[in-house]
Amino acid sequence: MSEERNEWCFACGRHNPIGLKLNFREMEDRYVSTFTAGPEHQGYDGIVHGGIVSTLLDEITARYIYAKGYNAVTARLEVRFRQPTPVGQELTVAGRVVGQRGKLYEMQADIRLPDGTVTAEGKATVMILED
Ligand SMILES: CCCCCCCC(=O)SCCNC(=O)CCNC(=O)[C@H](O)C(C)(C)COP(=O)(O)OP(=O)(O)OC[C@H]1O[C@@H](n2cnc3c(N)ncnc32)[C@H](O)[C@@H]1OP(=O)(O)O
Repeated sequence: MSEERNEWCFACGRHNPIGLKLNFREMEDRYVSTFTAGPEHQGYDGIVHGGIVSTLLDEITARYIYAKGYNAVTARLEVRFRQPTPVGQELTVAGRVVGQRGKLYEMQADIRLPDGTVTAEGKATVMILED
């Protein structure tokens, strides 16, 4: 997975003109990003499409392991859509490792509104690929 080609990642790539262009920071044991969705990301009026919500949760978990220096892919992702995620508000997306067995990392993630309300939660299994 070349670094240059990864710059086309829909969620984080710098070269992808229609991508989300997420930035990340590590805060203690959590990997964090912020994102404000626009109308181009919605499904129902004013509500972020569930696929974009899932993308945010997918990215924050798998990319955390990638950022640690591994080639990692999402092997499983379960999303709990707790309430509609609104367009036009800054969303904080955070992921953390909750377990590890060999090449498999168990991860949890959530999306929060500025007031701390959780709109969606994810449970992911991320697998490290051999070089
Ligand atoms: C900078 C860019 C950052 C981008 C981040 C993007 C994140 C993503 O979205 S990645 C894209 C989405 N994900 C994918 O495309 C992955 C597609 N799937 C695959 O490639 C494979 O199924 C893969 C690699 C996950 C597993 O391959 P597989 O051949 O099953 O693995 P394998 O080595 O045989 O299995 C190892 C063990 O893990 C277990 N395992 C495999 N998948 C899972 C799973 N989902 N949950 C639990 N255990 C699993 C297997 O059962 C096996 O255990 P055992 O030895 O007991 O049988």
